[in-house]
Amino acid sequence: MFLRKLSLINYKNFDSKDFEFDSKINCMVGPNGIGKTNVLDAIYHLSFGKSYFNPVSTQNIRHDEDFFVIEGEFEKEDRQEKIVCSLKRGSKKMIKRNGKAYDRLSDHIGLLPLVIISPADRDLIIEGSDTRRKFIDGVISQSDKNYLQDLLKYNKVLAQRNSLLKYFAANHTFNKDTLSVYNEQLNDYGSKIFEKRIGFLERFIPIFKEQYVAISGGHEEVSLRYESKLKDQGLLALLESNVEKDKALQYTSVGVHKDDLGFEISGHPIKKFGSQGQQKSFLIALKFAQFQFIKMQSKTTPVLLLDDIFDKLDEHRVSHIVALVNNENFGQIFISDTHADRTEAVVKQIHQTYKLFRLNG
Ligand SMILES: Nc1ncnc2c1ncn2[C@@H]1O[C@H](COP(=O)(O)OP(=O)(O)OP(=O)(O)O)[C@@H](O)[C@H]1O
Repeated sequence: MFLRKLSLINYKNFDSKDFEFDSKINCMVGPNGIGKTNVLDAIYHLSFGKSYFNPVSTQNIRHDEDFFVIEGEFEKEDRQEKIVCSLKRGSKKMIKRNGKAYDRLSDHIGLLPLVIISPADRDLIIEGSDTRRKFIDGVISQSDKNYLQDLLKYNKVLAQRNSLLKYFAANHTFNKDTLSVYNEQLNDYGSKIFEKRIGFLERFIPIFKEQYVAISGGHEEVSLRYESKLKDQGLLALLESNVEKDKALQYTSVGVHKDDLGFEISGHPIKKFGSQGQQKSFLIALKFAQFQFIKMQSKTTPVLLLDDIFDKLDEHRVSHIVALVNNENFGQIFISDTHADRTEAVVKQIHQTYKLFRLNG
């Protein structure tokens, strides 16, 4: 699968811009703030119906304009897929596939698999557990629609249970039976989510470790661990044994919404003990593993977006990444970098066709 054409109107800093891409490698080069990442984000939009960088969708409309339109023409298994993603201030975002609008944006997820690697991924290491849950949920959801539905239902029941706990506290009352109804529903959805996360990580972790060895040259020991209280006890029992705590806190303190991933290097948290280059290698390995996993599951080679990935990596690691991209049967790749020469030197080592786009205001 590859993106042949992209056309932007009023998207972030672009008023009107058209691209015709190479089916293999495309490099966006130019000075800071010129819009290289914005092009990659527009491509991300076509896959996921949202920005990777700015969750406030209206902020992706060019300043002082009223709407944006992103149009992409993909080639997928000898078929053309024309995707149009548009947003007008005051209206709902719309995604059309070959002229037909989706009823639900979530129906579009998975059609055009894509993996992005960007400096913003650092949030996975430094931010709270919700960013890491979003990561695993995102990978599983791209190939399992039921998982996404269970997750949406779980979150809805969770919000209802939390409102009930607040209601109890505000009215100095308590009703065990009403709470039990929510406990059972949370248990139904939560147990399925837990089992799927376990199954996913059993397959994902070895792929991740393999990728890290390939990038780092094999000198460091890293680990990725699924942390969940459900490993010790079923969710229903957990919810019941934490009722008093939940009443006091006025929210649900146990469940799959508290799961986390532990990232370690040589047995210590990478957040505290990893160098910047090691942290970056860890994140790239995570994303390459995501790429391999999605490719295996969806039988389609995802588009790969590499946003500014060469900074902070020594030349060995850069050449290991190049070797990986050469060997692992990657598909279409987009690279953004401030240094045209560095990018071109790297890209020339990958024996594929490429196009270089110099953005310059
Ligand atoms: N809604 C918007 N309207 C107009 N301009 C915007 C909007 N959102 C972002 N921008 C502009 O986009 C530019 C940033 O673009 P981008 O992040 O793609 O830069 P870049 O070329 O990747 O830079 P760097 O090399 O620093 O990473 C900034 O100048 C910013 O002001």
